[in-house]
Amino acid sequence: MTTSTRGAKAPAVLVLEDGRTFHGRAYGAVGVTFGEAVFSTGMTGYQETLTDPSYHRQVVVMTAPHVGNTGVNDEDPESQRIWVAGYVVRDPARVPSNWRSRRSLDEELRKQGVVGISGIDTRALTRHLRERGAMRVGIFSGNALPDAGTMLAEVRQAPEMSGADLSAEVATKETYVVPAIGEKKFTVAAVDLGIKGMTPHRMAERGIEVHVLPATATAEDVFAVNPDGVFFSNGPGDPSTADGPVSVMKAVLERKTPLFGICFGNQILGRALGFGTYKLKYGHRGINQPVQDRTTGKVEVTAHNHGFAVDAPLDKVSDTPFGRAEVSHVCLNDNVVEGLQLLDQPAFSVQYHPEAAAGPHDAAYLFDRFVELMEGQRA
Ligand SMILES: NC(=O)CC[C@H](N)C(=O)O
Repeated sequence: MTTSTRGAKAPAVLVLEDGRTFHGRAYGAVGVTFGEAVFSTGMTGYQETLTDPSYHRQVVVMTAPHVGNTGVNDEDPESQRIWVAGYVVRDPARVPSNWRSRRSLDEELRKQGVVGISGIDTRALTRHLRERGAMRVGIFSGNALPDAGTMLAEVRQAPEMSGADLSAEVATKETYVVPAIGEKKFTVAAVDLGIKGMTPHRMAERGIEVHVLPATATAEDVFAVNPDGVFFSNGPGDPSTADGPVSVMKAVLERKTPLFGICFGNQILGRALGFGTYKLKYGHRGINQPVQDRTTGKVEVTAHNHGFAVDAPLDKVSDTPFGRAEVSHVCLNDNVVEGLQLLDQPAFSVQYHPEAAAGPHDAAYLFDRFVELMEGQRA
């Protein structure tokens, strides 16, 4: 029997900070939530999106019109909980169907208290965000909603993403170890700024024992692991606030320990090298973004989730306090810096997600590059 509950759902309203409003139905928990409205162009992988800690304080709009079709399983989450502040879908699946599915997405959102909205024109909303830029948003659902002026005033009081320092809110409080799969070849200290579960797994698959350290780890904590390599993870918030991790990274660069960074880690490497970071108009989110590896000329289709970017020159080698550096990867949609590499020591980073959870595996070679750097250091 199909259990269509759509008709029974409470009314819901999505209010953008510029006053544009969309009316729909509650999806997931009924209540009120605020965050930065961003859109994701991923056609699949909603569980990985919802549980990616980098989405902390963001309300995610799915451009894919049908969401929830494969339900929710216990294998795909990237962390212990859903991190998005709110969820916006056009047409939720009425009947999830997949051999791994344990419950519906609507149920999971309700269980975790995540307020969402469905039945709105997500295409119009996405176009609006693309034209006007990412902005604050509120979702209000229930049978007794505040008046329009009150809702808008509340949205405008919500905190902005610029200037937000969020890593410590999502990262582990205690160090933990992800063992190497098979023979252990290397030890890596991974600074957790909001790490996704697949990242240490991709390293473990390559014989790396990963010590995941809290976001507040000092350089001494990192070196205490006696690492062959150091990794800086993805994470939420504005990289211009990450002074702590930037100084730890400088200490790692000083020692010339092989270094790899993903996403927030790329922005931190950028800052450690003396480049600035800036907020993109509406960011890159999804699993279908074209990136060129300028070191090989190859184009890869990649997974992204970033709202900020590094401001580094594309067409010249830069002199930095740690030697020469260059932009190794660039996004072919908009020429945004997608990777950095040092030419005089073993350090590199990418702005996108080679761990590919969800996403295509085109960029898996970057974990092999990290291994090669660590091998090179030993030789
Ligand atoms: N996934 C990430 O690490 C995102 C980094 C940063 N919070 C940004 O939005 O650009």
